[in-house]
Amino acid sequence: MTHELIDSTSKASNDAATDDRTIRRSQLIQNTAQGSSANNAVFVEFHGLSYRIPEKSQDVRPWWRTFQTKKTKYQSSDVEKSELHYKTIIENIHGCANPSLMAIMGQSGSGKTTLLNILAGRVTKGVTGSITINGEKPTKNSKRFIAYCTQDDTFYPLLTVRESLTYTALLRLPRSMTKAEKLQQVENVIQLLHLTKCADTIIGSDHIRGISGGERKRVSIAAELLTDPSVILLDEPTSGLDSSLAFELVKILKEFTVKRGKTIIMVIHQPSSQVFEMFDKLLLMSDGKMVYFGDRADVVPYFAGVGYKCRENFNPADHILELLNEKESKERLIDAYASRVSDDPTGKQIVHRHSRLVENQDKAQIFKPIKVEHRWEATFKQQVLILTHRAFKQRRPVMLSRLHGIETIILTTISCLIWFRLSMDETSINDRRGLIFFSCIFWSFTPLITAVTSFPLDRSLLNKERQSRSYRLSSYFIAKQIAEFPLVLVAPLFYTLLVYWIGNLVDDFGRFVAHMAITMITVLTAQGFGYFFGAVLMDMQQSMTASTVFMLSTMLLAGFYATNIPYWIEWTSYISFSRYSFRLLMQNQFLAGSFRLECVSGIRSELAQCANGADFVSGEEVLEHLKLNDTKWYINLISVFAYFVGIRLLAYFALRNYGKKKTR
Ligand SMILES: Nc1ncnc2c1ncn2[C@@H]1O[C@H](COP(=O)(O)OP(=O)(O)OP(=O)(O)O)[C@@H](O)[C@H]1O
Repeated sequence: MTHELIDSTSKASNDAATDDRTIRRSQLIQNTAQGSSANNAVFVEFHGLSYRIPEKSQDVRPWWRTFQTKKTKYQSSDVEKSELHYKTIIENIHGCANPSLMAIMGQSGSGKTTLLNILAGRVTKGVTGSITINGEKPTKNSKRFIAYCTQDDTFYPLLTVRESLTYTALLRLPRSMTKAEKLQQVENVIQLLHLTKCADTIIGSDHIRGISGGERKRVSIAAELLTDPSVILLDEPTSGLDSSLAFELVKILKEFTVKRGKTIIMVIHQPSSQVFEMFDKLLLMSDGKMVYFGDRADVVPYFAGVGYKCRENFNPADHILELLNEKESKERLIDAYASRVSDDPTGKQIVHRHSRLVENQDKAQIFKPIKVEHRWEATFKQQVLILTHRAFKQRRPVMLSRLHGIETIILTTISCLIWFRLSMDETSINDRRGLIFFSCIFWSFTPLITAVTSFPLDRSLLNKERQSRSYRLSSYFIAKQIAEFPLVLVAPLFYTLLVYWIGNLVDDFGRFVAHMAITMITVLTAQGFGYFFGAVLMDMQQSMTASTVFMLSTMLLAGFYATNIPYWIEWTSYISFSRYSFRLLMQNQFLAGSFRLECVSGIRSELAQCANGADFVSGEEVLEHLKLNDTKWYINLISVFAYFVGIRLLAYFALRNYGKKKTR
């Protein structure tokens, strides 16, 4: 009796809690501000979609034979054709999604993600067939109201959940909304997706501990829901979530379709029967082919018609997947669907039948083309400010890490000790040259290596945000420069400030400022080269290797290690930016008005003035002797500036070119 009482009391309180949650969820969904540029219902139709990729030739040959192959290819186009093989990833896929919840299911490797990538416009090359959005071909602007949550979404790992969502909101929510409204929208989605607990935790990555995998998944969905898109594509949104969270998430999505008229297409693996019941439409695939498209409610009778009746009280989703994982049943189901649409192989008619079967909808409204008011929601200035703030937050802990600080302190200490108060006589020439060369090269290496990782690390995020037209590439590029400028200069400023005075370089404040300025421009030029290699190769390992080879060659050609470079290779030294910086720094020291070094008696001097018995040697003679006065100082200065500006422009165009290739 007591047990029954306790049971019924706890059931009542559970029910009350569930009701509260449901009401709260509904309120939050209603409160989610209108952020989309497209507020009318969106219909996505696709038919006859196929995707094939060229396969590598079976002919395995050493790499040098590829040159031979190219030659023969040009000789005969038949040979070329016969060598190309194609692999079909998906074939004649069709379906349509209206403001409702559509699920795409199939066994692993059946082509679900590929289909979603094509619908999101991420894959275009090798795709045939038709996709329309409200009856029109998708344009670049369509991406603004289509959100896509991929399986492995990327974020800046050092930002917290709230920070990350706030930047997205500020960049992507409409201009008409105030900042306070945008921040409120962030809080709404945080609550809606149960992220309150981890809102102030960093997102993390494979190497940095952050939020859990399930929370990460929800953050990626939150980032998309935040902008109130009209179409939401999700690749396995429930993976990594426990069954109750998965149910809750699909319920939220379903409510978005009902209350906010969103069109949701999601790939899902093994949904529970409760989740399965929430789908409106279902697209089943196997080995890249159609198995079923239609209403979810009709799938069980359809399978029974083919001879695969679902057992009573058995989850239909499990029943379907069991059949798709078995060779015989899978082939039978593919054949059955092919014969069902034998007079309509691309699925055009079936798609039209389904998409126009919408009740209570004004058809003129339905197929209304979608217009966007502004090309970008944030203005250029806002984009630069937001992105600078974000890049600074993300890069500061990396570029000003404790390890980096220790490295700078150790190197500054060693440099101060070995070049402590250099004498003002001819014996200090090599040490002075060494100090200047080391400063020039060391402060080129570090920023180069730091900058080289900058774009490759941002690659996935940049692709994703550019695909959703969050900002201009130029805003991103400028913001990156502004954010990283001060970060990269902190350590060399500290080093130069101490080593210059402790090393007893020319005691003149103007010369000191010039020395500092040239070193800083060299640092920034090296950083520019890092950006350039990163943008051209967009691969961490390749760009690291390329920049190391480049920097070592630059160092060899700068005029420190070799002064008698063979004439036929000498021209290469003009490519080395360190050549100009090194010469300019040396000229700044040795051509200072009153600069001279005492000749030391009793040593065999190589300097003519000292060898001829003079008391002092002029800085100019030292430079002539070291062969570092072969270019006028102002030519060196112009070259240093030209490199500084030129390499950044090249880096920008390389990034642009990469962006174009990605969207092609
Ligand atoms: N660019 C590509 N190059 C080679 N093979 C590819 C390419 N894209 C897709 N594939 C192959 O096509 C098939 C379908 O891949 P896809 O990722 O779409 O499957 P999926 O159904 O989403 O699988 P999963 O459920 O495991 O994520 C796989 O066998 C995959 O290896």
